[in-house]
Amino acid sequence: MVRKPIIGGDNDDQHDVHENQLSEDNSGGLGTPLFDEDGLDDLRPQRLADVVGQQAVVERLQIMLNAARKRDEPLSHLLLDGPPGLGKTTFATVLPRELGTECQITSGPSLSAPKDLLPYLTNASHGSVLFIDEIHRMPPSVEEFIYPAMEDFRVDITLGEGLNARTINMKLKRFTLIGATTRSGMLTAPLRDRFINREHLEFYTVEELTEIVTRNAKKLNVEITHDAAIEIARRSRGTPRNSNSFLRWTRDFADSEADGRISTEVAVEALKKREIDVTGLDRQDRRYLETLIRVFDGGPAGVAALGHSMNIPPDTLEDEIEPFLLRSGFIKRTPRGRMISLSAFQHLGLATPADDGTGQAKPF
Ligand SMILES: Nc1ncnc2c1ncn2[C@@H]1O[C@H](COP(=O)(O)OP(=O)(O)OP(=O)(O)O)[C@@H](O)[C@H]1O
Ligand SMILES: [Mg+2]
Repeated sequence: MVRKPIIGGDNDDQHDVHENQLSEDNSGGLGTPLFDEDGLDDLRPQRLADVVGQQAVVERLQIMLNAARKRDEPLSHLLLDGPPGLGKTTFATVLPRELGTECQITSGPSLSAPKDLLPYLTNASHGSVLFIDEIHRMPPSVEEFIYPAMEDFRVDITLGEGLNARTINMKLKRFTLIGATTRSGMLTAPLRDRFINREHLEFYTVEELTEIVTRNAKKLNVEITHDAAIEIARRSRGTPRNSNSFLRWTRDFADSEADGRISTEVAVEALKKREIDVTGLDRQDRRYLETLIRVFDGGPAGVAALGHSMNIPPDTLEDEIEPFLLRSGFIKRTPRGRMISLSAFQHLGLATPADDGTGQAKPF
């Protein structure tokens, strides 16, 4: 498998690449995947101009970049939040590339104590980017350690113990912290407030995903019709990562089962084989809806109880499954828990409770 550093590459020799980014194990040694789940990173946009959609965010980032360049100053700290696969890592890595600065990458769960963060802070050069993925998972001790680093570009280090303990104050270079989170609600207010810029990434439209599929089919050197690109986009649940993964699968399917070209028919068949339905729900999503209907009589049900029934951590349900179901109107969030909506019954081909008078969902 070809492994590339997330920054750097053929046309990037003018940029420094910090050694933390060069990895053999796809984690920078720090537990953060630098590549997409399929191990290839060659579909990730390299420049802001290559990014499709998120127009308002792109425009604001462009303004920040222009201003930073004009004043020859580092970017202000930036927080990116939004559901998985919408481009947080993409934006976080495009920005240093645009500025031609170094980028170090780590993630909240791998920073268990201030000493884990310290090398990143002391290594950070003027204007460089420190990207902390899953920043909501930093423990409180690390969070407190990072406050003065973000605000005053200094850290307080305690040396020795007990009576001999003394605190030294260390100055840092002016760096830019980019934090990414799927759960901005879990960030403490003091941490959130220290990010001057905050951007929320939204799900993509079918048109935007069609554009991503079309561009990436070119990169993968596979022929695809416009209608086939739309079919893939429609099933991508508003998420470019899904589009990329479906495109790769459809290409495999086309090579194995057809003549290598992706027609509408090939795309539809390929995704059917992968058990993705017309609205993009996969097996897991349908299981969620069915559990809510059959085990909890349509709700309200708490996410912990749902997770328990499905044997999936509640965090995963909240981050990866529920956002799209909520957005599609298949479920509702109420103060008492999750509720199924009528459209979910219709989608799954189940009789609605009102239909048979028993109040229970029943297959047709
Ligand atoms: N705006 C975009 N235009 C084109 N492709 C995109 C865009 N956003 C994301 N992608 C594609 O989707 C893939 C997933 O995006 P990315 O890794 O940036 O998501 P993420 O928000 O960091 O997800 P996670 O929360 O799981 O870390 C990227 O490799 C890239 O190929
Ligand atoms: Mg990411």
